[in-house]
Amino acid sequence: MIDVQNLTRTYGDTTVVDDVSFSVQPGRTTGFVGANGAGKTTTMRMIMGVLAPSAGTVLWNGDPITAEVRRSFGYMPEERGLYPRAPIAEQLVYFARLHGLSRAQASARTEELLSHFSLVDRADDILDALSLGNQQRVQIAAALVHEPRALVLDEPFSGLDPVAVDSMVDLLTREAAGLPLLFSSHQLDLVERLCDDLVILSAGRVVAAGPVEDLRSRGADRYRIEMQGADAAWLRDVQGLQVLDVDGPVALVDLDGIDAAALSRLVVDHGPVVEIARARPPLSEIFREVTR
Ligand SMILES: Nc1ncnc2c1ncn2[C@@H]1O[C@H](COP(=O)(O)OP(=O)(O)OP(=O)(O)O)[C@@H](O)[C@H]1O
Repeated sequence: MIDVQNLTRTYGDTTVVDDVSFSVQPGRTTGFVGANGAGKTTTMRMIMGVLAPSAGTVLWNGDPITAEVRRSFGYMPEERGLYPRAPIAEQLVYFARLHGLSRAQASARTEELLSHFSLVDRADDILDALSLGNQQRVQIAAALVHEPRALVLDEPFSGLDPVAVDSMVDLLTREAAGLPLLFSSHQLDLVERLCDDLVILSAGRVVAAGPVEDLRSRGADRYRIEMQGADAAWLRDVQGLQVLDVDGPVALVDLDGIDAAALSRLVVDHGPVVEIARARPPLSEIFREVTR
């Protein structure tokens, strides 16, 4: 488990990461989100030891993290880390060898990863000759090639088309099973799909953190009601309900006094019903609320 404890980074008088604490647990995917400049990259660099914190520490399984542990991590830095003019397979083998794999293991692993991304026939091409999406795939392959103990990925999905995203998600789900995985992203739909836990950063501070399910279920008790054929506008006259929206037979309401059982009875008594269902806010809404 990676424990980030009270990490702070200042540049001159400006604090860009301010007392940030969270943990990344094994077998759980943790999404790291925040507006541009919130401090995600700076935090990840401090986790990886490429930037010294002004204060705070990082622990690995309860002990202060060492350079050796960090070397065993798979890291995809924001500035990426591969050589633009070198053939991709050669680079992957080289990185695997740097991490102690034998030549045979390094070649087998490289082939496996290139094959996952359908890049086997590009193995001898230089990185720069590939499309941006394919370059991104090779960057991820480089972070995975040595079978890391944990993954820290700075925007691994940026610039990928939906098919490439799916293939990356597949690979990460398989390769990161059982590992702590932290990744930053601006694509909240993707974060929602992939993450177990979430850390939301705003102006250098953690403004919300925890299991995605918990974050989505906190706040208002919201329901979606669909009447059969009939207009749902009558709900506006019900005491103890806040009606957020009515669109013909469909209404979105927050409970504001009455409980869910009472609402169900009222709705069923009023006429034929298609659905009464809990409506949890999407991540994008939570994000907007906590970063406001
Ligand atoms: N070397 C530096 N000197 C001064 N300020 C810096 C330096 N590096 C980063 N910053 C500032 O720190 C803040 C946080 O930047 P950081 O790159 O960590 O944010 P981010 O959340 O990763 O943003 P993005 O989503 O745009 O990548 C920004 O305001 C940035 O300008």
